Amino acid sequence: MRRIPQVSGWDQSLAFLADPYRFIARNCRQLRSEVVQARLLLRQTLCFTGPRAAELFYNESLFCRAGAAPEPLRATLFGKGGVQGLDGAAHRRRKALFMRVLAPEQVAALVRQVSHEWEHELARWAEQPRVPLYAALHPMLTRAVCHWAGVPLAPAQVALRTRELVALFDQATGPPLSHLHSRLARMALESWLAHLLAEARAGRVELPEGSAAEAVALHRDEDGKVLRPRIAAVELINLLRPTVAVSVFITQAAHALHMAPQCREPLSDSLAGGDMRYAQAFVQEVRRWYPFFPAVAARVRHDFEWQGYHFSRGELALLDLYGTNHDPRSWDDADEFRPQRFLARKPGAYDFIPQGGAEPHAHHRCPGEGVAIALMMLSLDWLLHRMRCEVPQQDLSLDMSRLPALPRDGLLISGVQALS
Ligand code: HEM
Repeated sequence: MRRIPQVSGWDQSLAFLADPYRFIARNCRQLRSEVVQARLLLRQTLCFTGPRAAELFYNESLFCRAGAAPEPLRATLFGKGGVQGLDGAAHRRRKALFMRVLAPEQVAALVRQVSHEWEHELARWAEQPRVPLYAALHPMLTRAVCHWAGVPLAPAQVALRTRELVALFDQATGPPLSHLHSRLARMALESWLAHLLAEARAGRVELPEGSAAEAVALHRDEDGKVLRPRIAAVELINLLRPTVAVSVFITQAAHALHMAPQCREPLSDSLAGGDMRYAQAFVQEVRRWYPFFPAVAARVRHDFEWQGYHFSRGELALLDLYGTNHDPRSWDDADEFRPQRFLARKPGAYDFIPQGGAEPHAHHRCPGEGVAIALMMLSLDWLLHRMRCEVPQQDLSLDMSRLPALPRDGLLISGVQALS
């Protein structure tokens, strides 16, 4: 049996945090293996990269999710008791709720709501000398997704709930004070939504019929029981938080538009002309090229062998999402931003995994890809056809040590003008 190559040094947590997107692929390349062992947060961790490793990782007879995500992420980004930590039949049952709530017609309704918000916000942006696009998207996405989900949100609450939702994905892995803020934000959001769902079940609050909030309130797990209010709140947040996080992809798409001006014309023609193939390809390339989630975590379900290596039950494993999306075995000139690559090929289930791999109904792959893609398309249409703006002098480099990685100045735009 071969020994799994070990990254040198006593603990690699600092090296991982300094370069979270490239850590796994770089070490796998140096050690010439699709899997290496690293000591992260004082735990030996298997680090997998590439399409073959992704296929292995999504084999649920070999890997499970229960207890895989580190506590600091469960207390912030994910929440405890949600779909991310379930396995087998319990997972599929809970996942069906998300697949139902995120069916194409529901996504279309969310897109309409976000479009309405773009219209509303542009008038305000036009009055400001400079608008930080990333931050400016947050309140509009919060308002849109709460309205869409059937979660009542008074105007006076928008700023607070926006800050809390953003803290879950933008501050979870930051320095201690930011992390603490993220923990407190989760507690506040869960209390708010658990109360709302409990009141709705008691008949004291009416949730809109057919809304996501109603679906979560009424959902029954395999045992036939509705979810405990706190867990129901976790699942409702699993719809609100990532929709606000699409601000990351929208900002990255706007960044790409600026950095790759040769894409402007074909993109504009595609969005205007009804042949959406180039626009689709552009959005896919943004999702492939830009860093968002570095990795996902699982645990070895029982002992097995792969490529001459032995894996033991309980070991913690990470699958490299960013590195797999940039793996030269799957992608020519992987580090070049080239939307045309997606005109010539369909993304596979294991080589293109910005939101996870395999299949969303049966596996942990993200159920929100349709939302992310549709909101990126909508926003590109607004940026190209329904408004005018400039990109003033600023630091446009991506901060690769930040999670999620963004242009350092948050992508400032100026001279915003709505086009009628
Ligand atoms: C903003 C862009 C998004 C990114 C980069 C993203 C990324 C991911 C990733 C990497 C996973 C984990 C896959 C795995 O564990 O194998 C995931 C899971 C999930 N995502 Fe997303 N996602 C995004 C948007 C969304 C949206 C818009 C929604 C819902 C409205 C959503 C809901 C979920 C849920 C509920 C899960 C857990 C699925 C499960 O465990 O079965 N995500 N996402």
